[in-house]
Amino acid sequence: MRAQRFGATALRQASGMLQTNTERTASQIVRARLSPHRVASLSSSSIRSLHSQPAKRNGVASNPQGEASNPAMAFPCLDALETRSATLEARSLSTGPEPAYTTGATEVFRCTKPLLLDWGGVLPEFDVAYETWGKMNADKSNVIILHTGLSASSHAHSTESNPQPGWWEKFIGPGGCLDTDKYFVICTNVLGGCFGSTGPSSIDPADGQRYATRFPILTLEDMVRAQFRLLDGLEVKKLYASVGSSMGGMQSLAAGALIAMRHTQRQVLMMDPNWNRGFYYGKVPPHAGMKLAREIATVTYRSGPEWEQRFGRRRADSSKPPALCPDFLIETYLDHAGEKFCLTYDPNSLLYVSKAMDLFDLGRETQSAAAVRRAERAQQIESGASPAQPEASCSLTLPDSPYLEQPDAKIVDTTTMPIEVASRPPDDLIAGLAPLRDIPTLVMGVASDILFPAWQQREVADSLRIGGNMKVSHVELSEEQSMFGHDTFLLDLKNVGGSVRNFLG
Ligand SMILES: CC(=O)SCCNC(=O)CCNC(=O)[C@H](O)C(C)(C)COP(=O)(O)OP(=O)(O)OC[C@H]1O[C@@H](n2cnc3c(N)ncnc32)[C@H](O)[C@@H]1OP(=O)(O)O
Repeated sequence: MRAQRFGATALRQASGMLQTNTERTASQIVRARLSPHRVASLSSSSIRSLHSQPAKRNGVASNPQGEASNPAMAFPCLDALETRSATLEARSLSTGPEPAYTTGATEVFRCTKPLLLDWGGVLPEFDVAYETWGKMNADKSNVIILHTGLSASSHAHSTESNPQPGWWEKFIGPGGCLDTDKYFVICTNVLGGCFGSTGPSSIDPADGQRYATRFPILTLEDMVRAQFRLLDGLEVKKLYASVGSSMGGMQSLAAGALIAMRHTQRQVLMMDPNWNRGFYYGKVPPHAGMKLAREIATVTYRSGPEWEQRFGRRRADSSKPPALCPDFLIETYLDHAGEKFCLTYDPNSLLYVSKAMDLFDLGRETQSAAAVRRAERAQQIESGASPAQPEASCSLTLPDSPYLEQPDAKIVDTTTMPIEVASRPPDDLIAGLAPLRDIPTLVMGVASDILFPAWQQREVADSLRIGGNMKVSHVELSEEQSMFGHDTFLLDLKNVGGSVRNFLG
């Protein structure tokens, strides 16, 4: 299964710049609480009713007072969730809606020209929140667009109006890896996000209500198209470079198993009753589902070797008896990661953006099919005919008999082929990446990354080269160089930042 195609990448055009024509995809709850005593007496009374003569069972004398054999456990982790639900409910009843998902002041570009999305949806108008660093030169030839990971805002670096450190604080600045003495760096909050750009928590101008899950399915190309509208608005015709890691790289192949990891995060979130099919605005948001989703995600962001070294099998407090709530240091770490995140990002944005990542495929077939759908929809709208709406709900219903494995018919048995033929990337990917033939490209992979594995970055570099790109730089960081897994792009200033700086020149 192919979904993402790039991990950490930076694209630069040698003599010219990347075209930014908008029509061109750049390549790219308060519940009554049961006290422990109440739980104990409930279970012991049920035992009594089953054994009306409770003198001795299995050689163990039963307690005439009806006490359980062992005390009930305490669940501070569940108490904390219930307390948060109660606080949120009280707040939503008094002061209004869910947490404000904002990371501070940004510029906002408003586009009033409708945006047709790859899967048939339409946004009649939309906002793109963005921040910039450095100065645009007179001929607007020094512009670098920086793409974010899934849950990041446009705040990659501190600004005068928002002095909080950004997510790439150390990588951007005068003389830095993205050198603001030379370049004008723009970072946007993605379409579908919740930090100022239009997303599920935004108001649908058609009826004045929040989109919630009436927000259309998105693709990464839709996000890029929205960014290009911003560039049009700034009259930037060409980019000096496009830089991004992780989802921002939009350039990684996802193995089926990793799509499954994002699926699990979405399902955990959607199973939280507070999610309410997406219509939770003004009510208690699905914070428990968000917390669990982030814990699953965190497992994919780092690496086993790093956690072995940092936490091993050590418990948070070995003087206390083991508990079912977070107990091992790795458990308290994951719990903390979920806790920190659960109210800072809009749950619906997580669903849409995560799905867009799974849908991402730079293979030619997928790109062509999207182009055909978009052209048909544009034609419908232009002709004034009432456009056929994309299916309002998921058309995929559970079949009478279970889905069966459907091996990819295009996958051929490579066991008898010479290695160089067997390891050749799929032709569809080579063709899909061919438009980057003349664009110098840096592809970076990290051996400890289980989310966007290093072999996929090798495949991208190989595809580019086979497609005729003579200026492909491929850097792979070994486990000795980085144990930070996927988050290497956030943490490794020397290797990641250094490679980007060298590449940009
Ligand atoms: C898929 C995509 O497209 S992009 C995905 C990109 N990745 C992310 O979004 C990951 C987000 N992670 C972050 O933002 C991290 O904070 C990073 C990567 C910036 C920094 O990582 P690090 O410096 O290694 O911090 P680390 O992950 O250890 O977390 C430190 C926090 O954990 C806490 N902590 C550390 N160990 C434990 C433990 N055993 N138990 C409980 N808490 C712990 C620390 O006290 C600290 O708390 P604080 O953040 O409230 O101050």
